[in-house]
Amino acid sequence: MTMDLQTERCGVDGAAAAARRVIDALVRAGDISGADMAGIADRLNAVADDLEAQAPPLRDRLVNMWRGDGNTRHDPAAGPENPIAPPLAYTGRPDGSIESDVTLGLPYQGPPSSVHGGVSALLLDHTLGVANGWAGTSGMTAELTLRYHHPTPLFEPLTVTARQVSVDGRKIRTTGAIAAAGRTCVTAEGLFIAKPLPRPR
Ligand SMILES: CCCCCCCCCC(=O)SCCNC(=O)CCNC(=O)[C@H](O)C(C)(C)COP(=O)(O)OP(=O)(O)OC[C@H]1O[C@@H](n2cnc3c(N)ncnc32)[C@H](O)[C@@H]1OP(=O)(O)O
Repeated sequence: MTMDLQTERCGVDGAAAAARRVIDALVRAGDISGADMAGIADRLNAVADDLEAQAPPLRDRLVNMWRGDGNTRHDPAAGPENPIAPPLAYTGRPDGSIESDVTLGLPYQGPPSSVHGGVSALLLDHTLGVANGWAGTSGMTAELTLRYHHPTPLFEPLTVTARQVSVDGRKIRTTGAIAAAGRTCVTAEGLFIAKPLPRPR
């Protein structure tokens, strides 16, 4: 079953997707392209000026970001509204786990042609959190233990998975992994404590 975070190719989702393209293209071009970077900076600053002039009060946007009780759309891992997010789109599997297929490009690079370890940690922390929501008991990350088994490749399809393993009082234990072509690159074990911060209303 597909989870309720599908990207809309309109509104802020469409603009965020365009910003993602810009980020990727900038990192790709660097200073060895023929692009007029000063002119590009002027055009991008003009876009930012327009957005900043029309932004709602911060509190209104925070309430809007946290509307409802389900998954968020603004977070930096799966949020289609957030250009920093790849973004991940999740599917629930019959065994109770969730998974997402994603291919990461140059903005997420750590070692050569490989995903930055901190990016893997971000994607796994969030995916474990979503797995908790999927299972029905959520919490705050108290501990996240990662093991990096093999470099995680850029430019190739990755599968990010997670499942809740146990709930013992307020302690929630959840595991996850990132795999490429069937090979496990990163595994994660998380301890979450059921004490979510209240959503702005
Ligand atoms: C559906 C939406 C999906 C969204 C997914 C989003 C996923 C994103 C997840 C995150 O990134 S959350 C942000 C990163 N995490 C934090 O900022 C958490 C910061 N820490 C805290 O807020 C508190 O320390 C915490 C809520 C984790 C615990 O505070 P409490 O005051 O509730 O804990 P308390 O001291 O009462 O301890 C409760 C139990 O948990 C244990 N515990 C608490 N913190 C621990 C810790 N860090 N490591 C191990 N055990 C810990 C503690 O020992 C105790 O065990 P016992 O009951 O057996 O005595």
